[in-house]
Amino acid sequence: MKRLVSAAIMAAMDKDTIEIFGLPGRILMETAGRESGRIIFENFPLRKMSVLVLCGTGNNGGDGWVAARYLLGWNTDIHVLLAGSAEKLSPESRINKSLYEKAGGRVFMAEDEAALKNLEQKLFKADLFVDALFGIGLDRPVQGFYAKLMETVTESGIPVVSLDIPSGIHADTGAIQGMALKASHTITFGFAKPGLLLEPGRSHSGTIHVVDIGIPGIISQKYPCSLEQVTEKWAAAQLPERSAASHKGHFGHILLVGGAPATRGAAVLAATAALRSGCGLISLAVPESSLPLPGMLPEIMVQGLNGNAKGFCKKAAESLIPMLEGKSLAAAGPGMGTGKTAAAILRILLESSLPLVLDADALNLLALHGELMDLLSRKKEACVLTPHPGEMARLCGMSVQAVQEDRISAASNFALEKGCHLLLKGASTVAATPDGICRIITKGNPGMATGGSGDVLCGILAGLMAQGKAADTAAPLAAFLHGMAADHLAEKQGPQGYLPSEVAAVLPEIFKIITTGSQWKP
Ligand SMILES: NC(=O)C1=CN([C@@H]2O[C@H](COP(=O)(O)OP(=O)(O)OC[C@H]3O[C@@H](n4cnc5c(N)ncnc54)[C@H](O)[C@@H]3O)[C@@H](O)[C@H]2O)[C@H](O)CC1
Ligand SMILES: [K+]
Repeated sequence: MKRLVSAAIMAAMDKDTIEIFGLPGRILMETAGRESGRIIFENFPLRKMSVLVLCGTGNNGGDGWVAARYLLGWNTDIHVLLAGSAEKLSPESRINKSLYEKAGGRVFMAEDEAALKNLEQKLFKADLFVDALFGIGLDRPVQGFYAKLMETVTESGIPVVSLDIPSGIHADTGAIQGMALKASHTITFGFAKPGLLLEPGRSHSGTIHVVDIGIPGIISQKYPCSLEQVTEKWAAAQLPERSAASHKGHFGHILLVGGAPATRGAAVLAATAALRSGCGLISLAVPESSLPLPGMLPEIMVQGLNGNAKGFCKKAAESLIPMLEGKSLAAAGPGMGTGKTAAAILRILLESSLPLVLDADALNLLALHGELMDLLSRKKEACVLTPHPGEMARLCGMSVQAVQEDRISAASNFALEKGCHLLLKGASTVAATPDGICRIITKGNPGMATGGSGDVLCGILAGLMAQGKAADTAAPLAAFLHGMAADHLAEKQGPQGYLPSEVAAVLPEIFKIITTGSQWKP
């Protein structure tokens, strides 16, 4: 896993490093700026380019002055625009502005739109902008003069490299605060911030370079690590072991409930994905009115319960009870329907001693019935919910927009409050645990936005838990494998049009790539 740090904790680490550990802030800034200059120098043909560094008045700007001084020293054609009043310069910025000028650096000043207008001709001769306007100190939406400046930068189409975070992007949520610059590279200090991995922040950040600026372990470890990015190295180490002497009994038996007639394929997709993930056995419980199931694998055992054209009915719930026997866990929801009997079935599963994976209609039933939500909160065994933003909105009683504006808080608050695990699907899936840990999965692509994709993820997750993976590992691992498989197909076949069933089918190849070292890189 790669540690991620919120703006507040990064600022606290910065402060402790200076005040407790005794490393002066100027040294941190000198390191941040020099490393930024080096990375820019290594990634752009600066001999043929003119560079304009846009410095705000805070310490993000300070990093910009230092980077400019080094680039100047490496014979780059460089200017700096101080955007804002010189009176407002932070102490470290003021020092570094004067060092840059002493080294012969050229400065433009603008603190209002009129001054900006007069400079436009000069400014926009640049071939590259370095964005040192705002970093983790951004605390309100960008407007006025800064908005005009950023709008002009964006309209110029000139490439941007952002220091610490693209200006205008919220460090913790990735939301755009008023407006934001779009960078081809972001050079971030200390630790990556979650806002660089969450949309729209992720697509504004470009290639992310994490720079060690000397925050010592004794300071960073003072703060509990609650935010991480899932890495392929971590995933490889988590894959279920399969010893030579193993047999199917070692890899669990899943009970999967769903598949109402109009959506019976969902249950088949989930069951297929569970088998492709390596579970030992899977028993599918569907309404008898859904039989025969399309595309059924002979490996899937299936039981028809009382059902009608809409889904489960009559004695289906009570006839499910004997099927709980001997199972490792139950997964419910894919095409399950939200009728009265489906609710009764979910109640039985929540009251059972089986760990659960709840997806799709099972989540809608939780949102519809408060007493089922109470059963979820009281359940002792692991429960993993896998909502997309719409289902999350219904579960939390929020708007989809509010969920998407702060995905980590939405997922983490629900998981903490209900004592469950939660995978909030979407670009950069968030895996939240009931003890406050959040992992971000950046694998995956828009080609996954198609019916059936969630059913496959549900199956992969159930398959991993059936093999004994604990929920706090199985959830991020399932999302990682699912996204990696989809990326593999997008790379081999094209960015869209591949099918969720094909994502399940390519899982064995993904296991091979991960365990034998990736020959394939997107
Ligand atoms: N993380 C580290 O270890 C280091 C970080 N450094 C750099 O310092 C910035 C954070 O600097 P700070 O002075 O706190 O704030 P910013 O420079 O990000 O913001 C400047 C200033 O702007 C004001 N402001 C906030 N929002 C707005 C707005 N919408 N419009 C106008 N003005 C706004 C606010 O008062 C801010 O203070 C960090 O990102 C790193 O780049 C250290 O230099 C190196 C170590
Ligand atoms: K910035």
